[in-house]
Amino acid sequence: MEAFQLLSRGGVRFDKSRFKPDVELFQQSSGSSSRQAAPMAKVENRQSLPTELDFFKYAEGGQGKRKTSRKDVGRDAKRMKVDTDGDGVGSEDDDEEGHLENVYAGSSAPRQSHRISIKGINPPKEITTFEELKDRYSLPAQLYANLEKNGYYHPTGIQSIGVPTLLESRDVAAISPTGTGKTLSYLLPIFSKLGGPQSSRQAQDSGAGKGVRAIVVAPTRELAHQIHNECLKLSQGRKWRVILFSKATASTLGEKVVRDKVDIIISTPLRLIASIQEGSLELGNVRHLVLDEADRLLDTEFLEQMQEIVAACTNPYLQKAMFSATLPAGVERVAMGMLQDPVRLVVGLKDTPLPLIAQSLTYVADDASKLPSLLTYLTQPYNPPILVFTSSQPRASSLAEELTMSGIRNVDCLHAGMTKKEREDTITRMRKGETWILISTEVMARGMDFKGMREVVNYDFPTSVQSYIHRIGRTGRAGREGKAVTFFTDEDGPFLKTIANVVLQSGSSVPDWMLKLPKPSKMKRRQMGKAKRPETVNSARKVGRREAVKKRDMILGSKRRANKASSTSTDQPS
Ligand SMILES: Nc1ncnc2c1ncn2[C@@H]1O[C@H](COP(=O)(O)OP(=O)(O)OP(=O)(O)O)[C@@H](O)[C@H]1O
Repeated sequence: MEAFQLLSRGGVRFDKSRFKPDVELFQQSSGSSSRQAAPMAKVENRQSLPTELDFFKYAEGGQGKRKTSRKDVGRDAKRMKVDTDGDGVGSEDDDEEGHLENVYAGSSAPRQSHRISIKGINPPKEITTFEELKDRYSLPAQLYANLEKNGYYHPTGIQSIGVPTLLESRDVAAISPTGTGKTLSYLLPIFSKLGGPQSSRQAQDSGAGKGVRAIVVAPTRELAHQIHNECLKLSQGRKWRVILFSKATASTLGEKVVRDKVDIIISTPLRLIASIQEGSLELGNVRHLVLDEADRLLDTEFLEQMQEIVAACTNPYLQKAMFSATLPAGVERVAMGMLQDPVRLVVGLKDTPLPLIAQSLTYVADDASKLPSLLTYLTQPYNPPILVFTSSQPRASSLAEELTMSGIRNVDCLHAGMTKKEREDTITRMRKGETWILISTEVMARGMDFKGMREVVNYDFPTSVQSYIHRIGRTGRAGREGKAVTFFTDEDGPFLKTIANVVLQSGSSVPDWMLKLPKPSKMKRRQMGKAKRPETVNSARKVGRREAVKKRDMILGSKRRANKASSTSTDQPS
Protein backbone atom coordinates (compact mmCIF):
# COMPACT_ATOMS: atom_id res chain seq x y z
CA MET A 1 0.00 0.00 0.00
CA GLU A 2 1.15 3.50 -0.77
CA ALA A 3 3.00 4.85 2.23
CA PHE A 4 1.27 8.19 2.35
CA GLN A 5 -2.12 6.52 2.20
CA LEU A 6 -1.20 4.59 5.28
CA LEU A 7 0.01 7.62 7.14
CA SER A 8 -2.89 9.80 6.22
CA ARG A 9 -6.48 9.59 7.34
CA GLY A 10 -7.98 6.17 7.39
CA GLY A 11 -4.56 4.62 6.92
CA VAL A 12 -2.64 4.63 10.14
CA ARG A 13 -3.86 2.56 13.03
CA PHE A 14 -2.04 4.12 15.95
CA ASP A 15 -1.30 2.06 18.97
CA LYS A 16 -4.56 2.71 20.81
CA SER A 17 -3.23 2.28 24.30
CA ARG A 18 -0.41 4.76 23.66
CA PHE A 19 -2.80 7.30 22.13
CA LYS A 20 -5.55 6.67 24.66
CA PRO A 21 -6.48 10.35 25.21
CA ASP A 22 -7.03 10.86 21.46
CA VAL A 23 -9.03 7.71 21.15
CA GLU A 24 -11.21 8.87 24.03
CA LEU A 25 -11.62 12.26 22.42
CA PHE A 26 -13.01 10.77 19.25
CA GLN A 27 -15.11 8.24 21.10
CA GLN A 28 -16.77 11.14 22.88
CA SER A 29 -17.57 12.88 19.62
CA SER A 30 -18.80 9.75 17.94
CA GLY A 31 -20.48 8.19 20.91
CA SER A 32 -24.01 6.92 20.94
CA SER A 33 -25.27 10.02 22.70
CA SER A 34 -24.77 12.10 19.61
CA ARG A 35 -26.79 9.64 17.58
CA GLN A 36 -29.59 9.72 20.09
CA ALA A 37 -29.48 13.49 20.20
CA ALA A 38 -30.01 13.83 16.46
CA PRO A 39 -33.76 14.58 16.42
CA MET A 40 -33.31 17.32 18.99
CA ALA A 41 -30.30 18.62 17.18
CA LYS A 42 -32.52 19.28 14.19
CA VAL A 43 -34.31 21.91 16.20
CA GLU A 44 -31.20 23.48 17.71
CA ASN A 45 -27.80 21.96 17.64
CA ARG A 46 -25.62 24.78 18.88
CA GLN A 47 -25.17 23.12 22.24
CA SER A 48 -24.76 19.61 20.87
CA LEU A 49 -21.61 20.40 18.88
CA PRO A 50 -18.83 18.47 20.60
CA THR A 51 -16.37 20.80 22.27
CA GLU A 52 -13.46 19.26 20.39
CA LEU A 53 -15.02 20.46 17.13
CA ASP A 54 -16.10 23.76 18.56
CA PHE A 55 -13.10 25.57 17.10
CA PHE A 56 -14.66 28.97 17.21
CA LYS A 57 -17.09 28.47 20.11
CA TYR A 58 -20.23 27.79 18.07
CA ALA A 59 -21.91 26.19 21.04
CA GLU A 60 -23.61 28.68 23.26
CA GLY A 61 -21.32 29.42 26.13
CA GLY A 62 -18.85 26.96 24.59
CA GLN A 63 -15.36 27.04 25.99
CA GLY A 64 -12.23 26.92 23.89
CA LYS A 65 -9.77 24.35 25.15
CA ARG A 66 -6.87 26.68 25.81
CA LYS A 67 -6.98 28.83 28.87
CA THR A 68 -8.08 32.33 27.99
CA SER A 69 -6.00 35.09 29.46
CA ARG A 70 -7.27 38.59 30.13
CA LYS A 71 -5.25 39.66 27.10
CA ASP A 72 -6.97 37.02 24.94
CA VAL A 73 -10.37 38.24 26.00
CA GLY A 74 -9.48 41.71 24.77
CA ARG A 75 -8.16 40.28 21.55
CA ASP A 76 -11.30 38.19 21.04
CA ALA A 77 -13.45 41.25 21.55
CA LYS A 78 -11.40 43.01 18.92
CA ARG A 79 -11.89 40.14 16.48
CA MET A 80 -15.62 40.15 17.04
CA LYS A 81 -15.65 43.85 16.27
CA VAL A 82 -13.79 43.22 13.04
CA ASP A 83 -16.30 40.57 12.06
CA THR A 84 -19.22 42.83 12.86
CA ASP A 85 -17.86 45.16 10.25
CA GLY A 86 -17.95 42.27 7.83
CA ASP A 87 -14.24 42.62 7.51
CA GLY A 88 -13.50 39.16 8.71
CA VAL A 89 -9.82 39.66 9.12
CA GLY A 90 -6.89 41.61 10.30
CA SER A 91 -4.10 40.11 8.29
CA GLU A 92 -1.37 42.13 6.65
CA ASP A 93 -2.22 40.74 3.25
CA ASP A 94 -5.92 41.18 3.44
CA ASP A 95 -6.28 44.59 1.96
CA GLU A 96 -8.72 43.62 -0.75
CA GLU A 97 -11.92 43.37 1.25
CA GLY A 98 -15.17 44.87 0.12
CA HIS A 99 -15.09 44.36 -3.64
CA LEU A 100 -18.02 41.93 -3.42
CA GLU A 101 -21.33 42.92 -1.97
CA ASN A 102 -21.58 41.86 1.64
CA VAL A 103 -25.23 41.19 2.16
CA TYR A 104 -24.57 40.10 5.73
CA ALA A 105 -22.48 43.04 6.80
CA GLY A 106 -23.40 44.01 10.31
CA SER A 107 -26.45 41.75 10.29
CA SER A 108 -27.34 38.61 12.23
CA ALA A 109 -25.79 37.92 15.61
CA PRO A 110 -25.47 34.13 15.22
CA ARG A 111 -23.30 34.55 12.15
CA GLN A 112 -20.93 36.73 14.14
CA SER A 113 -20.69 34.16 16.89
CA HIS A 114 -19.66 31.62 14.23
CA ARG A 115 -16.95 33.99 13.11
CA ILE A 116 -17.79 33.28 9.52
CA SER A 117 -17.50 36.15 7.12
CA ILE A 118 -19.58 35.74 3.96
CA LYS A 119 -19.40 37.91 0.90
CA GLY A 120 -21.40 37.45 -2.23
CA ILE A 121 -24.91 37.95 -3.50
CA ASN A 122 -27.63 35.86 -1.83
CA PRO A 123 -25.57 33.26 -0.05
CA PRO A 124 -27.56 30.35 1.43
CA LYS A 125 -28.39 29.87 5.08
CA GLU A 126 -25.95 27.82 7.13
CA ILE A 127 -26.84 24.30 8.17
CA THR A 128 -26.63 23.33 11.82
CA THR A 129 -26.84 19.56 11.28
CA PHE A 130 -26.01 17.27 8.38
CA GLU A 131 -29.56 15.99 8.66
CA GLU A 132 -30.89 19.31 7.37
CA LEU A 133 -29.27 18.53 4.04
CA LYS A 134 -31.73 15.68 3.50
CA ASP A 135 -34.73 18.01 3.44
CA ARG A 136 -33.16 21.12 1.98
CA TYR A 137 -31.06 19.53 -0.75
CA SER A 138 -32.25 15.91 -0.99
CA LEU A 139 -28.93 14.56 0.24
CA PRO A 140 -28.92 10.86 -0.73
CA ALA A 141 -29.62 8.59 2.25
CA GLN A 142 -26.55 6.46 1.54
CA LEU A 143 -24.32 9.52 1.67
CA TYR A 144 -25.83 10.60 4.96
CA ALA A 145 -25.30 7.08 6.33
CA ASN A 146 -21.67 7.21 5.23
CA LEU A 147 -21.14 10.45 7.14
CA GLU A 148 -22.31 8.79 10.33
CA LYS A 149 -20.38 5.61 9.58
CA ASN A 150 -17.18 7.65 9.42
CA GLY A 151 -17.85 9.63 12.58
CA TYR A 152 -18.95 12.88 10.94
CA TYR A 153 -21.89 13.73 13.21
CA HIS A 154 -21.83 17.52 13.25
CA PRO A 155 -20.70 19.96 10.56
CA THR A 156 -17.65 22.08 11.34
CA GLY A 157 -17.76 25.84 10.64
CA ILE A 158 -16.65 25.63 7.04
CA GLN A 159 -18.92 22.66 6.41
CA SER A 160 -21.94 24.49 7.85
CA ILE A 161 -21.70 27.17 5.17
CA GLY A 162 -19.47 25.63 2.47
CA VAL A 163 -21.70 22.60 1.90
CA PRO A 164 -24.99 24.51 1.32
CA THR A 165 -23.24 27.13 -0.82
CA LEU A 166 -21.83 24.47 -3.12
CA LEU A 167 -25.11 22.57 -3.11
CA GLU A 168 -26.75 25.74 -4.41
CA SER A 169 -24.42 25.54 -7.41
CA ARG A 170 -22.44 28.65 -6.47
CA ASP A 171 -18.78 29.21 -7.19
CA VAL A 172 -16.89 29.43 -3.91
CA ALA A 173 -13.62 30.80 -2.54
CA ALA A 174 -13.28 29.39 0.98
CA ILE A 175 -10.63 30.13 3.58
CA SER A 176 -10.74 28.12 6.79
CA PRO A 177 -7.93 27.20 9.19
CA THR A 178 -5.94 23.99 8.91
CA GLY A 179 -7.62 20.82 10.16
CA THR A 180 -11.17 22.23 10.11
CA GLY A 181 -12.61 19.78 7.58
CA LYS A 182 -12.38 21.58 4.26
CA THR A 183 -12.08 18.27 2.36
CA LEU A 184 -15.54 17.11 3.39
CA SER A 185 -16.89 20.61 2.66
CA TYR A 186 -16.34 20.13 -1.05
CA LEU A 187 -16.56 16.35 -1.40
CA LEU A 188 -19.99 16.02 0.17
CA PRO A 189 -21.64 18.44 -2.30
CA ILE A 190 -19.88 16.78 -5.23
CA PHE A 191 -21.18 13.32 -4.33
CA SER A 192 -24.62 14.71 -3.59
CA LYS A 193 -24.91 16.72 -6.80
CA LEU A 194 -23.68 13.90 -8.99
CA GLY A 195 -26.74 11.98 -7.81
CA GLY A 196 -25.25 8.54 -8.30
CA PRO A 197 -22.43 6.76 -10.09
CA GLN A 198 -22.22 7.29 -13.85
CA SER A 199 -23.13 3.65 -14.37
CA SER A 200 -26.40 3.97 -12.44
CA ARG A 201 -29.81 4.69 -13.89
CA GLN A 202 -30.25 7.70 -11.62
CA ALA A 203 -27.23 9.49 -13.03
CA GLN A 204 -28.21 8.68 -16.63
CA ASP A 205 -31.69 10.12 -16.03
CA SER A 206 -30.22 13.34 -14.67
CA GLY A 207 -28.51 13.92 -18.04
CA ALA A 208 -25.05 13.15 -16.67
CA GLY A 209 -23.48 13.07 -20.14
CA LYS A 210 -20.42 11.04 -21.01
CA GLY A 211 -17.08 11.40 -19.30
CA VAL A 212 -15.64 12.48 -15.98
CA ARG A 213 -17.97 14.82 -14.07
CA ALA A 214 -15.83 16.10 -11.21
CA ILE A 215 -12.17 16.94 -10.76
CA VAL A 216 -10.26 17.74 -7.60
CA VAL A 217 -6.77 19.17 -8.09
CA ALA A 218 -4.18 19.09 -5.29
CA PRO A 219 -0.57 20.31 -5.38
CA THR A 220 1.09 17.07 -4.23
CA ARG A 221 0.65 13.40 -4.97
CA GLU A 222 0.47 12.67 -1.25
CA LEU A 223 -2.42 15.06 -0.73
CA ALA A 224 -4.22 13.68 -3.79
CA HIS A 225 -3.91 10.20 -2.18
CA GLN A 226 -5.41 11.49 1.01
CA ILE A 227 -8.35 13.15 -0.76
CA HIS A 228 -8.90 9.90 -2.66
CA ASN A 229 -9.06 8.06 0.68
CA GLU A 230 -11.71 10.49 1.86
CA CYS A 231 -13.70 9.86 -1.35
CA LEU A 232 -13.61 6.14 -0.64
CA LYS A 233 -15.17 6.75 2.75
CA LEU A 234 -18.05 8.73 1.25
CA SER A 235 -18.60 6.37 -1.67
CA GLN A 236 -19.10 3.25 0.45
CA GLY A 237 -22.04 1.15 -0.68
CA ARG A 238 -22.26 2.48 -4.24
CA LYS A 239 -20.19 1.77 -7.29
CA TRP A 240 -18.62 5.18 -7.71
CA ARG A 241 -15.58 5.29 -9.95
CA VAL A 242 -13.20 7.66 -8.21
CA ILE A 243 -9.77 7.65 -9.82
CA LEU A 244 -6.52 8.74 -8.24
CA PHE A 245 -4.81 9.95 -11.38
CA SER A 246 -1.32 8.53 -11.91
CA LYS A 247 0.76 7.41 -14.86
CA ALA A 248 -0.77 3.93 -14.60
CA THR A 249 -4.41 5.02 -14.22
CA ALA A 250 -3.97 7.62 -16.97
CA SER A 251 -2.95 4.88 -19.39
CA THR A 252 -5.92 2.70 -18.34
CA LEU A 253 -8.18 5.64 -19.11
CA GLY A 254 -6.71 5.82 -22.61
CA GLU A 255 -9.76 3.90 -23.85
CA LYS A 256 -12.84 6.05 -24.20
CA VAL A 257 -15.28 3.37 -22.99
CA VAL A 258 -13.37 3.07 -19.72
CA ARG A 259 -12.97 6.82 -19.43
CA ASP A 260 -16.66 7.47 -19.90
CA LYS A 261 -17.51 5.49 -16.78
CA VAL A 262 -15.33 7.60 -14.48
CA ASP A 263 -17.15 9.85 -12.02
CA ILE A 264 -14.43 11.75 -10.19
CA ILE A 265 -10.70 12.26 -10.81
CA ILE A 266 -8.28 13.38 -8.07
CA SER A 267 -5.01 14.61 -9.52
CA THR A 268 -2.02 16.90 -9.40
CA PRO A 269 -1.93 19.61 -12.10
CA LEU A 270 1.00 18.12 -14.03
CA ARG A 271 -0.60 14.70 -14.41
CA LEU A 272 -3.86 16.19 -15.71
CA ILE A 273 -2.09 18.48 -18.14
CA ALA A 274 -0.08 15.58 -19.57
CA SER A 275 -3.29 13.68 -20.39
CA ILE A 276 -5.14 16.72 -21.72
CA GLN A 277 -2.23 17.57 -23.99
CA GLU A 278 -1.90 14.08 -25.41
CA GLY A 279 -5.64 14.04 -26.04
CA SER A 280 -6.39 11.07 -23.81
CA LEU A 281 -8.67 13.02 -21.46
CA GLU A 282 -11.52 15.39 -22.28
CA LEU A 283 -12.94 17.61 -19.59
CA GLY A 284 -16.00 18.86 -21.51
CA ASN A 285 -18.39 17.01 -19.19
CA VAL A 286 -16.84 18.26 -15.93
CA ARG A 287 -19.48 19.94 -13.71
CA HIS A 288 -17.38 20.39 -10.57
CA LEU A 289 -13.79 21.61 -10.41
CA VAL A 290 -12.14 22.00 -7.00
CA LEU A 291 -8.73 23.48 -6.28
CA ASP A 292 -7.55 22.24 -2.88
CA GLU A 293 -4.71 24.37 -1.47
CA ALA A 294 -5.84 26.96 -4.01
CA ASP A 295 -3.19 29.55 -3.16
CA ARG A 296 -0.44 27.03 -3.88
CA LEU A 297 -2.10 25.98 -7.15
CA LEU A 298 -2.47 29.57 -8.27
CA ASP A 299 1.08 30.66 -7.48
CA THR A 300 3.53 31.17 -10.31
CA GLU A 301 4.73 27.55 -10.39
CA PHE A 302 1.29 26.11 -11.23
CA LEU A 303 -0.73 29.06 -12.52
CA GLU A 304 -0.32 28.40 -16.23
CA GLN A 305 -1.22 24.73 -15.79
CA MET A 306 -4.29 25.62 -13.76
CA GLN A 307 -5.42 28.11 -16.40
CA GLU A 308 -5.09 25.38 -19.01
CA ILE A 309 -7.14 22.95 -16.88
CA VAL A 310 -9.87 25.54 -16.29
CA ALA A 311 -9.97 26.33 -20.01
CA ALA A 312 -10.37 22.62 -20.80
CA CYS A 313 -13.48 22.42 -18.58
CA THR A 314 -15.90 23.79 -21.14
CA ASN A 315 -19.22 22.59 -19.74
CA PRO A 316 -21.62 25.55 -19.34
CA TYR A 317 -22.74 24.15 -15.96
CA LEU A 318 -19.19 24.05 -14.55
CA GLN A 319 -18.99 24.97 -10.86
CA LYS A 320 -15.61 26.05 -9.52
CA ALA A 321 -14.47 26.01 -5.91
CA MET A 322 -11.22 27.05 -4.28
CA PHE A 323 -10.29 25.98 -0.77
CA SER A 324 -7.30 26.78 1.42
CA ALA A 325 -6.26 27.77 4.92
CA THR A 326 -4.44 30.77 3.44
CA LEU A 327 -5.15 33.05 0.49
CA PRO A 328 -2.87 36.07 0.14
CA ALA A 329 -4.51 39.13 -1.44
CA GLY A 330 -2.66 38.88 -4.76
CA VAL A 331 -3.60 35.23 -5.26
CA GLU A 332 -7.14 35.91 -4.14
CA ARG A 333 -7.47 38.43 -6.96
CA VAL A 334 -6.43 35.73 -9.44
CA ALA A 335 -8.82 33.23 -7.83
CA MET A 336 -11.78 35.61 -7.91
CA GLY A 337 -11.08 36.34 -11.56
CA MET A 338 -11.59 32.66 -12.34
CA LEU A 339 -14.91 32.38 -10.50
CA GLN A 340 -18.39 33.47 -11.59
CA ASP A 341 -20.63 35.31 -9.16
CA PRO A 342 -18.65 33.77 -6.29
CA VAL A 343 -19.40 33.50 -2.61
CA ARG A 344 -16.34 34.20 -0.47
CA LEU A 345 -16.22 32.46 2.88
CA VAL A 346 -13.74 33.14 5.66
CA VAL A 347 -13.92 31.07 8.82
CA GLY A 348 -12.07 32.54 11.79
CA LEU A 349 -9.33 35.04 11.06
CA LYS A 350 -7.86 34.90 7.57
CA ASP A 351 -4.24 33.71 7.37
CA THR A 352 -4.19 32.88 11.07
CA PRO A 353 -3.50 29.54 12.75
CA LEU A 354 -6.00 28.01 15.13
CA PRO A 355 -5.83 29.24 18.73
CA LEU A 356 -5.68 25.56 19.72
CA ILE A 357 -2.02 25.52 18.70
CA ALA A 358 0.26 26.94 21.40
CA GLN A 359 3.11 28.59 19.53
CA SER A 360 6.55 29.81 20.54
CA LEU A 361 9.65 31.25 18.85
CA THR A 362 13.04 30.10 20.14
CA TYR A 363 16.37 31.82 19.52
CA VAL A 364 19.16 29.46 18.46
CA ALA A 365 21.86 31.90 17.23
CA ASP A 366 23.04 30.04 14.14
CA ASP A 367 22.57 26.88 12.13
CA ALA A 368 25.19 24.95 14.10
CA SER A 369 23.33 25.69 17.35
CA LYS A 370 20.07 24.18 16.19
CA LEU A 371 21.05 20.55 16.74
CA PRO A 372 22.16 21.02 20.36
CA SER A 373 19.01 23.11 20.92
CA LEU A 374 16.78 20.36 19.59
CA LEU A 375 18.66 17.76 21.64
CA THR A 376 18.15 19.87 24.75
CA TYR A 377 14.47 20.27 23.86
CA LEU A 378 14.15 16.51 23.61
CA THR A 379 15.62 16.00 27.06
CA GLN A 380 12.57 17.80 28.50
CA PRO A 381 9.25 15.95 28.73
CA TYR A 382 7.48 16.13 25.38
CA ASN A 383 4.38 14.71 23.78
CA PRO A 384 5.14 12.30 20.95
CA PRO A 385 4.66 12.09 18.07
CA ILE A 386 6.51 15.24 17.00
CA LEU A 387 6.88 16.43 13.42
CA VAL A 388 10.11 18.33 12.66
CA PHE A 389 10.41 20.43 9.49
CA THR A 390 13.71 21.03 7.71
CA SER A 391 14.26 23.05 4.56
CA SER A 392 15.56 20.22 2.36
CA GLN A 393 15.55 16.45 1.95
CA PRO A 394 19.29 16.00 2.69
CA ARG A 395 18.88 18.03 5.87
CA ALA A 396 15.89 15.91 6.90
CA SER A 397 17.90 12.70 6.45
CA SER A 398 20.92 14.23 8.15
CA LEU A 399 18.89 15.37 11.16
CA ALA A 400 17.30 11.93 11.54
CA GLU A 401 20.80 10.40 11.56
CA GLU A 402 22.10 12.89 14.09
CA LEU A 403 19.24 12.35 16.50
CA THR A 404 19.64 8.58 16.24
CA MET A 405 23.40 8.84 16.78
CA SER A 406 22.75 11.00 19.83
CA GLY A 407 20.68 8.28 21.39
CA ILE A 408 17.24 9.78 20.74
CA ARG A 409 14.81 6.93 20.39
CA ASN A 410 12.25 6.22 17.70
CA VAL A 411 13.34 8.78 15.11
CA ASP A 412 12.20 8.49 11.52
CA CYS A 413 12.39 10.43 8.34
CA LEU A 414 9.80 10.91 5.61
CA HIS A 415 10.19 12.86 2.39
CA ALA A 416 9.44 12.49 -1.28
CA GLY A 417 13.07 11.67 -2.11
CA MET A 418 12.91 8.32 -0.28
CA THR A 419 12.10 5.06 -2.00
CA LYS A 420 8.63 3.61 -1.72
CA LYS A 421 9.98 0.81 0.49
CA GLU A 422 11.71 3.23 2.86
CA ARG A 423 8.53 5.30 3.15
CA GLU A 424 6.46 2.21 3.81
CA ASP A 425 8.86 1.06 6.54
CA THR A 426 8.57 4.47 8.17
CA ILE A 427 4.79 4.22 8.06
CA THR A 428 4.76 0.71 9.52
CA ARG A 429 6.83 1.94 12.46
CA MET A 430 4.52 4.93 12.81
CA ARG A 431 1.50 2.61 12.80
CA LYS A 432 2.93 0.54 15.60
CA GLY A 433 3.51 3.68 17.64
CA GLU A 434 7.26 3.16 17.35
CA THR A 435 7.95 6.52 15.73
CA TRP A 436 8.06 9.36 18.17
CA ILE A 437 9.88 11.92 16.07
CA LEU A 438 9.25 12.27 12.36
CA ILE A 439 11.57 14.53 10.36
CA SER A 440 10.10 15.88 7.15
CA THR A 441 10.15 18.64 4.54
CA GLU A 442 7.83 21.29 3.11
CA VAL A 443 6.20 18.75 0.80
CA MET A 444 4.45 17.27 3.82
CA ALA A 445 3.36 20.68 5.12
CA ARG A 446 0.17 21.20 3.15
CA GLY A 447 -3.04 19.33 3.69
CA MET A 448 -1.58 16.16 5.19
CA ASP A 449 -3.80 14.93 8.00
CA PHE A 450 -1.46 13.31 10.52
CA LYS A 451 -3.83 12.04 13.11
CA GLY A 452 -2.62 12.53 16.66
CA MET A 453 0.44 14.68 15.82
CA ARG A 454 1.08 16.52 19.09
CA GLU A 455 3.89 18.93 18.31
CA VAL A 456 5.54 20.58 15.35
CA VAL A 457 9.10 21.89 15.45
CA ASN A 458 10.26 24.27 12.72
CA TYR A 459 13.94 23.34 12.81
CA ASP A 460 14.50 25.55 9.75
CA PHE A 461 12.59 28.83 9.56
CA PRO A 462 9.49 28.76 7.30
CA THR A 463 9.69 30.48 3.92
CA SER A 464 6.51 32.55 4.30
CA VAL A 465 3.57 33.21 6.58
CA GLN A 466 1.64 30.65 4.53
CA SER A 467 4.40 28.06 4.95
CA TYR A 468 4.35 28.70 8.71
CA ILE A 469 0.57 28.34 8.98
CA HIS A 470 0.43 25.13 6.94
CA ARG A 471 3.42 23.53 8.70
CA ILE A 472 2.16 24.13 12.22
CA GLY A 473 -1.33 23.15 11.04
CA ARG A 474 -0.22 19.49 10.99
CA THR A 475 -0.96 19.56 14.71
CA GLY A 476 -4.07 20.84 16.49
CA ARG A 477 -6.38 19.12 13.98
CA ALA A 478 -10.04 18.20 14.33
CA GLY A 479 -10.29 20.06 17.62
CA ARG A 480 -7.22 18.60 19.32
CA GLU A 481 -4.69 20.81 21.05
CA GLY A 482 -1.25 21.18 19.54
CA LYS A 483 2.09 22.82 20.16
CA ALA A 484 4.46 24.48 17.70
CA VAL A 485 8.05 25.60 18.29
CA THR A 486 9.98 27.63 15.71
CA PHE A 487 13.76 28.01 15.89
CA PHE A 488 15.18 31.27 14.61
CA THR A 489 18.79 32.25 14.00
CA ASP A 490 20.41 35.66 13.56
CA GLU A 491 19.90 35.23 9.82
CA ASP A 492 16.16 34.75 10.34
CA GLY A 493 16.00 37.92 12.49
CA PRO A 494 14.77 40.29 9.75
CA PHE A 495 11.70 38.09 9.20
CA LEU A 496 10.89 37.45 12.83
CA LYS A 497 8.32 40.21 13.19
CA THR A 498 6.23 38.79 10.34
CA ILE A 499 5.86 35.43 12.08
CA ALA A 500 5.60 37.01 15.55
CA ASN A 501 2.53 38.95 14.35
CA VAL A 502 0.87 35.73 13.21
CA VAL A 503 1.66 34.03 16.53
CA LEU A 504 0.19 36.95 18.46
CA GLN A 505 -2.90 37.18 16.26
CA SER A 506 -3.74 33.55 16.89
CA GLY A 507 -3.65 33.94 20.65
CA SER A 508 -0.14 32.89 21.71
CA SER A 509 2.09 35.43 23.40
CA VAL A 510 5.35 36.86 22.04
CA PRO A 511 7.89 39.09 23.77
CA ASP A 512 7.34 42.81 23.23
CA TRP A 513 10.76 43.30 21.67
CA MET A 514 9.81 41.06 18.75
CA LEU A 515 6.84 43.24 17.94
CA LYS A 516 9.06 46.33 18.00
CA LEU A 517 11.34 44.92 15.32
CA PRO A 518 11.18 46.64 11.93
CA LYS A 519 8.77 45.10 9.45
CA PRO A 520 10.58 43.63 6.43
CA SER A 521 9.69 45.05 3.04
CA LYS A 522 7.69 42.92 0.57
CA MET A 523 10.90 42.43 -1.46
CA LYS A 524 12.84 41.38 1.64
CA ARG A 525 10.09 38.96 2.70
CA ARG A 526 10.77 36.90 -0.41
CA GLN A 527 14.11 35.96 1.18
CA MET A 528 12.41 34.55 4.29
CA GLY A 529 13.65 31.10 5.30
CA LYS A 530 15.88 30.94 2.24
CA ALA A 531 19.20 31.33 4.07
CA LYS A 532 21.85 29.10 2.50
CA ARG A 533 22.18 26.08 4.75
CA PRO A 534 24.55 23.13 4.58
CA GLU A 535 23.10 19.78 3.50
CA THR A 536 24.11 18.19 6.77
CA VAL A 537 22.94 19.54 10.12
CA ASN A 538 26.23 18.65 11.81
CA SER A 539 29.14 19.44 9.55
CA ALA A 540 31.58 17.83 12.00
CA ARG A 541 29.98 14.44 11.53
CA LYS A 542 31.25 12.30 8.70
CA VAL A 543 29.45 9.04 9.41
CA GLY A 544 26.30 8.29 7.44
CA ARG A 545 22.87 6.93 8.21
CA ARG A 546 23.96 3.34 7.68
CA GLU A 547 26.45 3.65 10.52
CA ALA A 548 23.83 5.36 12.67
CA VAL A 549 21.31 2.62 12.10
CA LYS A 550 24.01 -0.04 12.62
CA LYS A 551 24.95 1.55 15.92
CA ARG A 552 21.31 1.72 17.00
CA ASP A 553 20.76 -1.94 16.07
CA MET A 554 23.93 -2.99 17.93
CA ILE A 555 22.75 -1.20 21.07
CA LEU A 556 19.29 -2.74 20.79
CA GLY A 557 20.81 -6.19 20.14
CA SER A 558 23.09 -6.01 23.13
CA LYS A 559 20.19 -4.81 25.34
CA ARG A 560 18.09 -7.73 24.11
CA ARG A 561 20.88 -10.19 24.83
CA ALA A 562 21.45 -8.69 28.27
CA ASN A 563 17.70 -8.91 29.05
CA LYS A 564 17.56 -12.49 27.82
CA ALA A 565 20.61 -13.45 29.88
CA SER A 566 19.19 -11.88 33.05
CA SER A 567 15.76 -13.50 32.57
CA THR A 568 17.43 -16.90 31.96
CA SER A 569 19.53 -16.55 35.12
CA THR A 570 16.49 -15.60 37.27
CA ASP A 571 14.60 -18.58 35.82
CA GLN A 572 17.34 -20.92 37.02
CA PRO A 573 16.52 -22.82 40.21
CA SER A 574 18.90 -21.70 42.92
N1 LIG B 1 -17.60 16.98 10.69
C1 LIG B 1 -16.55 16.38 11.17
N2 LIG B 1 -16.60 15.68 12.33
C2 LIG B 1 -15.49 15.05 12.81
N3 LIG B 1 -14.28 15.05 12.23
C3 LIG B 1 -14.16 15.73 11.08
C4 LIG B 1 -15.28 16.41 10.48
N4 LIG B 1 -14.86 16.96 9.33
C5 LIG B 1 -13.56 16.65 9.20
N5 LIG B 1 -13.13 15.91 10.24
C6 LIG B 1 -11.77 15.39 10.46
O1 LIG B 1 -10.93 16.52 10.67
C7 LIG B 1 -9.62 16.27 10.17
C8 LIG B 1 -9.16 17.43 9.31
O2 LIG B 1 -9.93 17.50 8.11
P1 LIG B 1 -9.30 18.04 6.75
O3 LIG B 1 -8.03 17.34 6.44
O4 LIG B 1 -10.36 18.04 5.73
O5 LIG B 1 -8.93 19.53 7.18
P2 LIG B 1 -8.50 20.74 6.27
O6 LIG B 1 -9.29 21.90 6.73
O7 LIG B 1 -8.59 20.37 4.83
O8 LIG B 1 -6.97 20.92 6.70
P3 LIG B 1 -5.73 21.48 5.83
O9 LIG B 1 -5.92 22.96 5.70
O10 LIG B 1 -4.54 21.14 6.65
O11 LIG B 1 -5.76 20.80 4.52
C9 LIG B 1 -9.70 14.96 9.41
O12 LIG B 1 -9.13 13.94 10.22
C10 LIG B 1 -11.18 14.71 9.23
O13 LIG B 1 -11.49 13.34 9.20
